[in-house]
Amino acid sequence: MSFLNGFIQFGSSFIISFATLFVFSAAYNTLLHPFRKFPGPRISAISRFPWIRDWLSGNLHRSVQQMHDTYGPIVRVAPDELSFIEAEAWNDIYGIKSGKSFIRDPKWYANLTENQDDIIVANEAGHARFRKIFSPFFSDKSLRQNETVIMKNINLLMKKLQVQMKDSDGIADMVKWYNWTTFDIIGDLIYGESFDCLKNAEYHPWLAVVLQNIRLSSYVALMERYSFLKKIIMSLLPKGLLEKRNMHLAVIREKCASHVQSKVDHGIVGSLAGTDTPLTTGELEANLALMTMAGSETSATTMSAATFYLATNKIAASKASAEIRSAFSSESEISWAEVQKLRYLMAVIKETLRLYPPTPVGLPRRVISEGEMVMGHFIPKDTVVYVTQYSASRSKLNFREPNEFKPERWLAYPEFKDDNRDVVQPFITGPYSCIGKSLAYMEVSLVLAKMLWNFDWQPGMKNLAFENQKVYALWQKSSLAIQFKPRGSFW
Ligand code: HEM
Repeated sequence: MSFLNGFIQFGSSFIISFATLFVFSAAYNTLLHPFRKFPGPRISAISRFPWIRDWLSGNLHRSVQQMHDTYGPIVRVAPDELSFIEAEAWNDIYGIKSGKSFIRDPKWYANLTENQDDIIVANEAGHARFRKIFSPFFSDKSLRQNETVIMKNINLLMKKLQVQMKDSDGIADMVKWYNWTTFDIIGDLIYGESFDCLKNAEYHPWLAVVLQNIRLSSYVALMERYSFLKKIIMSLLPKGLLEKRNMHLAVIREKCASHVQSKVDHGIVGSLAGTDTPLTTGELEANLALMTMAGSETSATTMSAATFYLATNKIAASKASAEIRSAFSSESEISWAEVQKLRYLMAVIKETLRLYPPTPVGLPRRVISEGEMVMGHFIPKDTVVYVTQYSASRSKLNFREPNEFKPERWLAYPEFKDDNRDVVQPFITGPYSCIGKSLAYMEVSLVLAKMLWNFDWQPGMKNLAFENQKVYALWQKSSLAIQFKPRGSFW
């Protein structure tokens, strides 16, 4: 009995302490916090719980968009966190002050490799060192040298799709095919060998793991924030996810080790693995693990989304296909140098990146200096700010018909003259921006050019629900079944 009484007493004191703490912190957040003047839902100003709920349910991009629609261009999405949707905020938050005043929020960015920093989570000096080492591999010169290898994979995609079409009445799940393509390309560029997903027309077991890791990273990010809840969060993890993360690392280790032994001199590994290298083995593994994921998933997302928008927009699809078919007299003329001149195709890609940015939620920056100005507002130390791409793109404050796919807005059409195009920064800006931007443009434009050259797409498919996806930092894409026919066949 005395044990029961003790237990009840302990329980009640715990609840009272917790409730008191909650009331005090809610009062502080509402009345005294430096962010009290910024608009947003009251519950989000008091507590981070709504943010956690939306983050874990994959709906954060939608809920932040609703907040901006309701409260305007600056919103308090959590007690110590502001989201912006104006172009000037990019430079203020991600520009040259990055690294000195703003860092990637360590409470959000999860370390993919245990105890080993990669370019994303490294400190300012570490980041600069990694960036210097890896930048040459993503330069225009290097990409031109690798064009044959990239094209080899894209040509294989075309061939395989032609075969598949015969067997499936022209229907193909393009999410799958594009994932395979970009993964094979990154395999060639990093490890000097393709993963052969296209050849075998199936997921390499590792790719399946990489895709699963996206979901895992959202849980790991929560663990970084609430380390005292680590055990509970771990127990909520979908079964087997952690083992898969370990497998991801094991494959990278095995790939690096086998390259060192065989002294293969192509691919990034060929240049950087071994004894005479500016990186430790751990640093190399961590960065390659990151790039394998960052360099394949995001480009595949862009290809899938562009395909979705073209398949559901008859006029845009026929303009894009007419442009390509009149620019070349044979498929072999299609090259990176030439596709960059296709204005409509480039506008299609930009419009896709606007409506379906591969990193849709805010990439948070924590203030480490005594405070900084963002859009004329003082942002104190240890608070978090970001631009939310999905909300910025879909706001009426920035675009006419924000939810409509209109490549014409990138081509100086007068009806879109007031669009705020500078707010669209899918690769972000500044010293921490995407290292693979040119590679991404190259892959996406060549793939789309060849798809439009080789196939007639069933026009105006209306029943595709591809926009309605969940986001766990990156999009959790469902399948995308598109019907094609070899060029010149009739529907
Ligand atoms: C459409 C495709 C892509 C998009 C939209 C994209 C977007 C981004 C964004 C928004 C960031 C900043 C992340 C942050 O600060 O949290 C980033 C960083 C990065 N991306 Fe990409 N990316 C794409 C393709 C690629 C490709 C093909 C690679 C090749 C490996 C790549 C490698 C990286 C790396 C290594 C970083 C870290 C750069 C640094 O910290 O200096 N990305 N990317």
